[in-house]
Amino acid sequence: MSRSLLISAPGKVIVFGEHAVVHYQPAISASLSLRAYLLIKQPQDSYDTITLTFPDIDLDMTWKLADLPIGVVPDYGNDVPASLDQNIVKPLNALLTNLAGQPMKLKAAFVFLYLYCLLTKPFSRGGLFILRSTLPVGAGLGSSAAVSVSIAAGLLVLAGKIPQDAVSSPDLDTLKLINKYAFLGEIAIHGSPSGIDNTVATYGGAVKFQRVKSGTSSYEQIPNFPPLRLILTDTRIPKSTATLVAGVHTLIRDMPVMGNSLIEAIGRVSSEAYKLLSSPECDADERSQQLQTLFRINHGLLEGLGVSHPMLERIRLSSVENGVGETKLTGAGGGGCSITLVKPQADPANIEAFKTHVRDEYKSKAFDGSLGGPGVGFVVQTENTPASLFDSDLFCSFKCSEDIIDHFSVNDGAHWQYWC
Ligand SMILES: Nc1ncnc2c1ncn2[C@@H]1O[C@H](COP(=O)(O)OP(=O)(O)O)[C@@H](O)[C@H]1O
Ligand SMILES: C[C@@](O)(CCOP(=O)(O)O)CC(=O)O
Repeated sequence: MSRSLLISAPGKVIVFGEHAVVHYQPAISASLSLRAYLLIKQPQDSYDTITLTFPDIDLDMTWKLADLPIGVVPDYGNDVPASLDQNIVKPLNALLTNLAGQPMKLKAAFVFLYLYCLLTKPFSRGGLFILRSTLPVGAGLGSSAAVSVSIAAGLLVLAGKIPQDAVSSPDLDTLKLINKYAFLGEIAIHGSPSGIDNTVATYGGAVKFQRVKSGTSSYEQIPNFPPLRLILTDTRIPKSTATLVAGVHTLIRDMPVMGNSLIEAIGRVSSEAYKLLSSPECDADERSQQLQTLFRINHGLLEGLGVSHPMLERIRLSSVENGVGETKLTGAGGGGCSITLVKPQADPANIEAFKTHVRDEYKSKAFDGSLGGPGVGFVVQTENTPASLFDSDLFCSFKCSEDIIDHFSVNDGAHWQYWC
């Protein structure tokens, strides 16, 4: 008998406050309907290898458990380490030297194996781990956090640190644990992330998030988050979050008055937006108008920080010229994605013209996305779950994200369970 488990976590859209959130300012982010999915197959009898099949990034590798630095770290008990443990990092880097020069594969394999070594015990079983995602990779929509949360949750279940069946009532402790381990995954990918992406991917919904200087962070769900009509545009221009975040650090170091003023102003934009987005009594027209203004200001401040890109500027101009609404970059910038807040009165023909323009002229992909869906969830294989959900060949065979979306929209129904 083999054990099969499917885990999924969403991407995110930072609506206000990226970059400033790294510097302890508040930010607002919401989960996105696009998600990552991790299928775990673990045979009951002894299985002494780990196979990672990540078709989206063309990674397919197997390691012997005996070659992994398992059991080299002290037992942290119920504590979760706040930073990466060099006892694991060094031997893992040595093991992965054949992936040097392929940063996407290296980071994905590193995050998985790091969390596996941290969480698993000597003499644990290995397994087959297949990861698929409907999120564009490295485009500012939190693909890495969706992956880190899915991996952390799956490995915590396998390690027996969270009960598979504890779903009947909200279980904030489980979510907290997943979020902490996923943050380690984000550290492995980005160096010094704020933690906003993994928090949204874990808890779902819409959150106000703020880092606290003591090393922790606070987050608050925004219960009445209104439906916002957003057009997401993927420039398909690759960016590096770590490099862009480092650039902002450099600006603050070299021109502290200017840098800090911009960061603080972005924090104020997020606070204003929070008031508008969390008050049910707020007049819808007035809210819509003010949010347009805040989008414009937030993007202008990010441009001032040096994290925009000429293509993002072109897309922004096109949305304004077509009367669709204001556009801001989302995520780290430097390429990646933008979000356009569609005005309620925008003419549908103009919206289509905007989408066509960015596709034909700028080779960018504009699409609608809904915000505020559930966080991390899972399906355990039982006789009542459709076998197709756990079919590894089928799971690997999907050619594009649309195929994955179709598969899950037909098959998942009531089978998904959430820890919140
Ligand atoms: N579908 C996927 N399969 C495997 N790894 C993935 C996938 N999507 C994202 N990743 C991992 O996340 C990293 C992208 O992180 P990042 O640059 O922060 O992008 P984003 O802004 O989308 O979070 C990739 O280098 C890879 O390691
Ligand atoms: C720029 C930043 O605020 C968001 C980065 O988002 P992404 O990696 O582009 O999805 C960094 C962070 O919060 O860690």
